[in-house]
Amino acid sequence: MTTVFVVNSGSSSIKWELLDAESGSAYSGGIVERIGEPGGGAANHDEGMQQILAVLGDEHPAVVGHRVVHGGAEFSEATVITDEVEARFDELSVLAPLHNPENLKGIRAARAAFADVPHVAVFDTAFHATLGPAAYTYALDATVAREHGIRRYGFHGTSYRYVANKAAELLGHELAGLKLIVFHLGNGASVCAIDGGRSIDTSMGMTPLEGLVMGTRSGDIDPGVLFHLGRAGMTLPQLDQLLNRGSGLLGMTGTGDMRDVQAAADGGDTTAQEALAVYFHRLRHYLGAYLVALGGADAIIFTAGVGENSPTTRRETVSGLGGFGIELDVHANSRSSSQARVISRHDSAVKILVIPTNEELQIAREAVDAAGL
Ligand SMILES: Nc1ncnc2c1ncn2[C@@H]1O[C@H](COP(=O)(O)OP(=O)(O)O)[C@@H](O)[C@H]1O
Ligand SMILES: CC(=O)OP(=O)(O)O
Ligand SMILES: [Mg+2]
Repeated sequence: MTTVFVVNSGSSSIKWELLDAESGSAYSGGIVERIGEPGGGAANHDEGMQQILAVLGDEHPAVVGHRVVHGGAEFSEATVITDEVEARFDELSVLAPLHNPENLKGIRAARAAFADVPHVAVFDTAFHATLGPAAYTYALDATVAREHGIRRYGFHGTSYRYVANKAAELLGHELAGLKLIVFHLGNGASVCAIDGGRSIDTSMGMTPLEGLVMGTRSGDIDPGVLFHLGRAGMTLPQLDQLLNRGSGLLGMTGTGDMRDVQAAADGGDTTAQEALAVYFHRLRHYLGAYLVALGGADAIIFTAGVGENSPTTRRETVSGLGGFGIELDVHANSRSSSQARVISRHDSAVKILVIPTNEELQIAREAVDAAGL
């Protein structure tokens, strides 16, 4: 038994779990929310971490695993955190301003609290280290791109690694022989084409802003829009705020929560209906692209908050694709469950799966391995 303390320190919350890396069973866990807000769970990340430590009491983990969103080109696998490594994260914050600075606060507080055990960083970007140059290169001036480290990285890799292995189990095949398209649809959302366990393309890019429509992020837009708004007087911080926090479902409808948008659409709200149409259109765009990138798929997989719980989203993504061997079982799709399951018809050439992700367990396993325990 190896007890691991997993910390996912985000912009306004710290999610944590204490679990056994071998069995996967969680002993305890929780979330300190709305950090820094009036009436929130804590004044700052340090205070939040102190609260969590108080809940942990006498528990003493063998290793601490930290989610770090951006590992840049340098970190392609889980890494034991030293002072030097921590200093490098500071520099990477520029690449993921929404995520990395908060990850780092969690690391600092936890390293101070558990000074005598190894701390391991597990990166969202690491799974995509297998992307080839054609997939990761932006067609920019090569000198500018090199000088500023501009390329695509991809995110949600910890979730993709976990889900891909689960899919292989569920399908009863070796991962090495499978072509998978995985939709990770949470607040942040992306999709990944996985060939034999290797990421060959993914919708997020240099930052977690590219690709799908998200809760508050626009995903793909014509970069010319930014020049247009800049000429109209918007500043860089305003544009950043607009695309990262004020767009997506929130920007189009006033709420970034898929449950609320669906409820409004079901109630006849045309703004919500149109926003969902945009969201689904983008999902289908990437489904088509990745079917071709892989040369066909063995399975299409849905995971994270929306992917696991929204039958409408799954149906809208794959409907009308019988000609591609993609046949949803509408009854299986509608049934709610927290289990990994098949939701395609028996005669569907391409299997459709729902697999609840477990980033905490994946982080715990990788932390144990990297620490050599
Ligand atoms: N039953 C449901 N139907 C539709 N959407 C849901 C349902 N349950 C959760 N969601 C959506 O899942 C999203 C949050 O996903 P989650 O993976 O928890 O996000 P994150 O970890 O990125 O914060 C929210 O948009 C939420 O509305
Ligand atoms: C990378 C990313 O978008 O993460 P999250 O979904 O947690 O915002
Ligand atoms: Mg998530």
